[in-house]
Amino acid sequence: MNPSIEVKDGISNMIFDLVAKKLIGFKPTKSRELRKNFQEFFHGMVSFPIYFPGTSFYRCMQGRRNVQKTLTDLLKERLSAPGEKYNDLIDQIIEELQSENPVIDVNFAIDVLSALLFASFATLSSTLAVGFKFLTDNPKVVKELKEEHTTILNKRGSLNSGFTWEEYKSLMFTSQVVNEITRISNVAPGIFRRTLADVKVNGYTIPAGWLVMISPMAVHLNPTLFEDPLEFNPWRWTDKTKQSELLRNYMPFGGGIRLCLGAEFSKLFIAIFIHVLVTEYRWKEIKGGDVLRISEMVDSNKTGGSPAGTSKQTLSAEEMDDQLEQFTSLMQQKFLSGEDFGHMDYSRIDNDEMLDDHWSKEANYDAGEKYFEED
Ligand code: HEM
Repeated sequence: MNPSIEVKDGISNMIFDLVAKKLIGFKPTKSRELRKNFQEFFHGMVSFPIYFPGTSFYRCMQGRRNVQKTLTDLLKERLSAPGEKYNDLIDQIIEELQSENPVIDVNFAIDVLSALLFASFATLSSTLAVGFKFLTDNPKVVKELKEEHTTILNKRGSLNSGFTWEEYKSLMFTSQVVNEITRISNVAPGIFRRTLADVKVNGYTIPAGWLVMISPMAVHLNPTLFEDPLEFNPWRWTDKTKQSELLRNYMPFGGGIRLCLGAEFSKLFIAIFIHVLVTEYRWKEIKGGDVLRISEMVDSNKTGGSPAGTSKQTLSAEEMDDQLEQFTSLMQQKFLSGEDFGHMDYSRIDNDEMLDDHWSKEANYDAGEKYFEED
């Protein structure tokens, strides 16, 4: 029987093991527990903020706390034996912390380490898993990728020489596939900005000081910007003039001054993943798996908003309060009636007796205050 693999899990292990080794020198056996905590953190990130044992938000906060603790203990341990080198980012951090005029402190170092571990693991593992699914469903794309990568293999002097920068830059079709995978996978649910001045968009005014969430998914799946947006079509990027138009609306890594720090690294990583996949492996789907989408985002009528000038342009403070109240009450109803099942596994909570013990200890404590005090 041929070996089989659960793709999402396999890719997540691969990415986390790699980044944990490079950033904090952890071996795979050690990094799995840390990964579990990151996953709890990740799952609860977009959840209703009720700090109550069993809720996604509670588990998210516990996950975050465990990650902080592991990293704090690790940094203390490594600071006490600075001579030992692991060839990881902590080596550099310790060098900086122990320099004459360090530009960072321990708290900053812990924040950076947890942010980098999270930012690289959560994004790359989902992107590659979705990419794998689209490649499997599109044999024509795999065929063209194989041709491109076999060409570079044939040009190599020695079969043992590694993937070079020149080879990477010559991979035209692969770069189109990377663009298409990142366009269609939309792993970042939102990019956040604050308006510094009143901004007019489509006839609406966003007042200065507001927090704005930009949804890359709404842009990438908008049929007026990307024809037939749900179709995985790397050839849409072939024509150079068309490509520069598409790139104006391509924002998987955000944009501007806060553009993703790992954007170029991620594109390279996906290209190397594809290189190894198509030159060294053949695979076939056994169980399959569906790509889940938030339907409202895909509906062009909803993403486009009202045309300029056809509706009231700025909400008054009372109207805003009113809308916020309606939203909060709706979310509370959903939470209380268990309709937030997308984020919560109630059967797991019901069966977990440890949560009862834990909850009785916490019962007389203001949970929010406790969390923020410890922070
Ligand atoms: C497919 C992979 C990835 C995607 C889709 C992605 C997406 C994003 C997005 C949308 C942002 C917000 C940008 C903005 O506000 O304009 C961001 C920020 C960031 N990403 Fe990534 N990312 C990926 C991989 C990585 C990797 C591998 C790293 C680490 C090496 C990383 C590190 C960061 C950091 C540090 C920021 C904050 C930048 C800042 O605020 O100045 N990302 N990423």
